Amino acid sequence: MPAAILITGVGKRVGFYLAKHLAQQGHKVIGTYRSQYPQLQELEALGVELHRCDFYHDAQLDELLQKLAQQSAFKALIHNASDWLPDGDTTSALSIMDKMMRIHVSVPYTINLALADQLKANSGMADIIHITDYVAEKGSKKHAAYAASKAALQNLTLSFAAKYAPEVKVNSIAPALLMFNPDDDEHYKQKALNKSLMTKEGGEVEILNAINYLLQSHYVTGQTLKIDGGRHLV
Ligand SMILES: NC(=O)C1=CN([C@@H]2O[C@H](COP(=O)(O)OP(=O)(O)OC[C@H]3O[C@@H](n4cnc5c(N)ncnc54)[C@H](OP(=O)(O)O)[C@@H]3O)[C@@H](O)[C@H]2O)C=CC1
Ligand SMILES: Nc1nc2c(c(=O)[nH]1)N=C([C@H](O)[C@@H](O)CO)CN2
Repeated sequence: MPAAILITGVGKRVGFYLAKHLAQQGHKVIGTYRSQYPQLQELEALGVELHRCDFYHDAQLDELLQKLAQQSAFKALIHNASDWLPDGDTTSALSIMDKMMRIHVSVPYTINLALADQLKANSGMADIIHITDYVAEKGSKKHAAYAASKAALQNLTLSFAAKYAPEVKVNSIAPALLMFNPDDDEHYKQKALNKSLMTKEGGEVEILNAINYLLQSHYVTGQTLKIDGGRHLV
């Protein structure tokens, strides 16, 4: 059984793109998804093993971990699944922070611990990759809970890099503007584009390129690859 790459959140956008292209590169890909999308059939046709799991539900995460235990080895875990929730009013504050910490911190933490032996069973070095966000270091006025959770995920990179070395490398990829959402209006888009030196969306390919760089490295660990279009200089 070949060592697999686990990618969370493969139903759409970046996660879908990563699962498709890594499968086309010949990797055995296992993907998790929450909502059903017709394009998931495209991943199945490429041999991607799909598991439905809403990470907000304990029972579904437990069931996923039982299924993943059948995989003898993992060459990489890519924690992409994410919920970009804006801060709400005081009535929803605890719920929003709980959800953000759950999806961006507790779930990656739990999966990293559960699959440790299978990462170390990989014939070569293995990788854990946390997809964080530029705002982990800057904060966000409108997505404070989201930003705090991504900062916590970035900190998990440091701990797991020390904990799992030398068999497993652990790194973050911190994007800024990768791709807009369908409901983003022109005013919002122009404002976002003006926040970076490159004044364009990076696109999913930038994350794939960063992942391929990390997968081929034998030395980089505990680092954050900043894919931010120069936003930190604006
Ligand atoms: N797009 C951008 O410009 C930027 C993205 N990033 C980061 O890059 C990564 C990919 O971004 P993008 O593709 O835009 O993200 P999206 O928000 O478009 O997709 C995130 C994926 O995670 C899944 N997900 C959300 N909540 C849960 C849950 N409770 N259980 C299981 N799955 C869940 C979603 O499923 P469902 O379809 O059911 O909602 C979706 O498939 C994310 O980590 C994001 O934070 C960082 C900076 C910029
Ligand atoms: N899970 C998600 N996280 C983020 C998204 C997204 O669509 N889903 N989008 C962004 C934006 O690109 C923001 O960086 C600028 O508009 C950030 N995180």
